[in-house]
Amino acid sequence: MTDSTAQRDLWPAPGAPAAVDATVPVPGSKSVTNRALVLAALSAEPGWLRRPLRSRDTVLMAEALRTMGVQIDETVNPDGGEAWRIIPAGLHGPATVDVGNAGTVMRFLPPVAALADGPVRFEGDARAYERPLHGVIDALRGLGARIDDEGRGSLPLTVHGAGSMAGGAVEVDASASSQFVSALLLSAPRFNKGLELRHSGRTLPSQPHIRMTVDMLRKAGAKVDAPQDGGAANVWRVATGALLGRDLTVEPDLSNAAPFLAAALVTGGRVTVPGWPRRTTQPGDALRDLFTRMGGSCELTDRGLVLTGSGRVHGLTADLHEVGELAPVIAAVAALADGPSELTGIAHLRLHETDRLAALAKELGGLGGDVTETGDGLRIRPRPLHGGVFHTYEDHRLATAAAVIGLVVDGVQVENVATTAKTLPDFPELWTAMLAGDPVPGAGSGPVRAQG
Ligand SMILES: O=C(O)C1=C[C@@H](OP(=O)(O)O)[C@@H](O)[C@H](O)C1
Ligand SMILES: C=C(OP(=O)(O)O)C(=O)O
Repeated sequence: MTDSTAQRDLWPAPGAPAAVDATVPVPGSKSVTNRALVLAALSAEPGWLRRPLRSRDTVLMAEALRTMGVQIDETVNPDGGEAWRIIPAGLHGPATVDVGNAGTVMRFLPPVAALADGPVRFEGDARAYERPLHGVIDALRGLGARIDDEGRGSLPLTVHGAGSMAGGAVEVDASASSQFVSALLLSAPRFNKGLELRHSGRTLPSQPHIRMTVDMLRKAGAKVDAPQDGGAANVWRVATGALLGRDLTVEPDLSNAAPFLAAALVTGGRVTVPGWPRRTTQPGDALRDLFTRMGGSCELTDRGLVLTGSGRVHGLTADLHEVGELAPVIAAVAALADGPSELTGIAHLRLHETDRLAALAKELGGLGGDVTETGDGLRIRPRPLHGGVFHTYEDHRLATAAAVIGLVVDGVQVENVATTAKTLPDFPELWTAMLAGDPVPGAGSGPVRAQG
């Protein structure tokens, strides 16, 4: 958590005038969009990406691939929504990539850059220089890449692409981030000897995201052996081979559905999220179980997922190791519950956009909450909350968590709500429309441009 006391851009979080009753089309998944862009860029033929998420993280990914020579044309689906045509080409350096503070960009692209025919420089936000990258750097070196990081083990750095990568067997400790594993797997079909990757750390967070990587690789034609199919624990094997161009429609971002579903829960209302997939690797699907345990009821219908609040919100004892992304909104709901909560398995959240455990304890505490950090999570004892400024530390999920509190606590002011643009552009508009009960259009449109 960096100091963020500036009182800039205070957004008065709107209170819910009544129980929320709305249908909220949630924009596309960040994790699916950015994997699909990487796989399409590495493919042997052009592909389509329909209803991609257009947000800071995905625009940065698209821009980065363009700077390395990939063509990404933006068109519109006949039925509305965007369709991006990705036309792969030889990957070129010199190039400079701005990763912003996107974990997916800073981790998924160094292996891609190792395949380019010249140096690729990686820069980003100040926080990006603090987030762990050593697993990717060390593993790439072990696989034959030359990387100049001036001994930091983090950004900024230059990958001196040699036009190809040897590949082979390598070990990585991915206990700090599952994205180390995903990053190496995504580019592995293009390595001359493929990849045998062994995770050597004690824990491995966010495993649904690794399953998403494996699933998407296979759908692009890659041959992958993975622990999820009963293979050896912590070992993934990817064969070398050409990737196919796909025509992929992106699912709604189920993690970003969390604040909207939480609105139904804490106001005793009802929210429908259209297009909720019946089968998915997204960790956000766990919300159905978690929010049911917290007092809601969920129904997966042809119209989407319907969450109905009961008017009561219960505390939750849960290990969120697999679904850490959901923790900020769950912590906010827990602060409004009728009993205590204990959230465990999320020590790695200290390395996310900000130190999320410290930030949640401090900011919920600042509104009168009783939230303490434990070794690997948060202990939350609900008590009456009051208004105040909720600092967000340039963390989109802190901002959406604060909005949930603001529904039922007067006078909550969210600092820099614009930070939600990292993965959820137009969040304030979607939120206001939900409160008005208006169905609102999905993701915005316009040209792909990196935002500041
Ligand atoms: O691969 C991905 O798309 C992600 C993996 C997770 O990262 P960590 O394993 O670092 O938690 C998650 O928190 C992040 O938002 C997205
Ligand atoms: C941890 C997150 O993002 P990133 O992809 O930057 O790691 C997140 O979105 O919660």
